[in-house]
Amino acid sequence: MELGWLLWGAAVLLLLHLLMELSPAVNFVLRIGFYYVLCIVCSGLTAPVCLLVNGGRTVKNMRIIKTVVKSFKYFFGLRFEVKGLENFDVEGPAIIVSNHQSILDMMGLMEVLPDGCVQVGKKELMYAGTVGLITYLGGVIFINRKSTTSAKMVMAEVAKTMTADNVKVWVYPEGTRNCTGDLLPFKKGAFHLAVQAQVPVIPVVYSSFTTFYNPKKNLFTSGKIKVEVLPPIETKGLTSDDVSDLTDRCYNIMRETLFRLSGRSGEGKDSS
Ligand SMILES: CCCCC/C=C\C/C=C\CCCCCCCC(=O)SCCNC(=O)CCNC(=O)[C@H](O)C(C)(C)COP(=O)(O)OP(=O)(O)OC[C@H]1O[C@@H](n2cnc3c(N)ncnc32)[C@H](O)[C@@H]1OP(=O)(O)O
Ligand SMILES: CCCCCCCC/C=C\CCCCCCCC(=O)OC[C@@H](O)COP(=O)(O)O
Repeated sequence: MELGWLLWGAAVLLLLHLLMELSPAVNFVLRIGFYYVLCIVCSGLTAPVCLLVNGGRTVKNMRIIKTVVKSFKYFFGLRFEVKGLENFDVEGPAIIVSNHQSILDMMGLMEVLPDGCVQVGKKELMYAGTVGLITYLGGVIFINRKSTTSAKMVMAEVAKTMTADNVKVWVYPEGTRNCTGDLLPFKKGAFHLAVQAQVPVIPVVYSSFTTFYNPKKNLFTSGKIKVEVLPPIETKGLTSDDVSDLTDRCYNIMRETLFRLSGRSGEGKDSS
């Protein structure tokens, strides 16, 4: 009887393997499906640990979440080559801005996430079952992208509390996922936040995923991601009048870095 089950299991695995070899679409769906399952199951298992260790919603839970998510890369054959981590060593709070390509970014995020850092996320994430629960417990700041007024109010509140709570805030200034190998124009929320709190902006750039991940082409293979944490950009003395310049400055530095890390050197200059 047990041998029978084993043979069935082996046959199913063999069939899946053959399907994956034969069809890129099956390969893609199975790999991305597995990522979803991993996120949902691990969130469900990690949430009680967070509650037991830290008692509720707190940024301290991010350490636990980070430990779990950092192991995901081994399942997908992803490697991260990280440079500039010392640039996170600023005294006190800061705004971290990075490019956002895919839901796979959660692996890259956790690879470099400094202690005491919360992310700004769309409020819809809160309703994503166990993933919503874990993001809530980790202290993610939820914003309503459909209401500028409400999003601005949340950000203004964060500007007031981040210094008192000594937290760093991670924002994806493109405001949505973008896997084209380029950057979308930046929204200004992160930069208003930095100026209001008078804290530095630290850009983080991930190389393009397009060589190993492209949902439109059903591509999801193993791959290497280069990550660079860039030197902090000071905002002391800046006012709301300087936000546009600050946004453009960060955009240009990050775009140039994105192209360099992705092997598109020479591009990205004079793009404002
Ligand atoms: C254990 C297993 C775990 C498994 C799971 C794995 C991990 C999960 C755990 C944790 C990780 C969670 C990580 C979550 C990441 C989620 C990522 C996202 O959801 S990205 C999407 C959401 N984020 C954003 O949108 C941020 C970027 N957007 C902005 O900053 C926007 O500006 C905005 C604040 C949202 C407002 O956007 P809107 O489109 O409505 O308006 P505009 O940007 O066009 O601005 C209009 C106008 O207002 C001015 N403005 C903007 N902000 C402010 C402000 N704060 N104060 C004052 N004024 C502001 C802006 O300048 C514009 O004016 P003007 O044109 O005159 O310049
Ligand atoms: C009871 C309800 C059950 C719902 C189940 C939902 C399942 C979702 C489960 C797993 C997905 C893992 C995602 C990890 C977190 C990803 C964060 C992220 O990358 O969000 C995207 C957001 O930045 C931008 O969104 P858009 O590009 O604008 O769109």
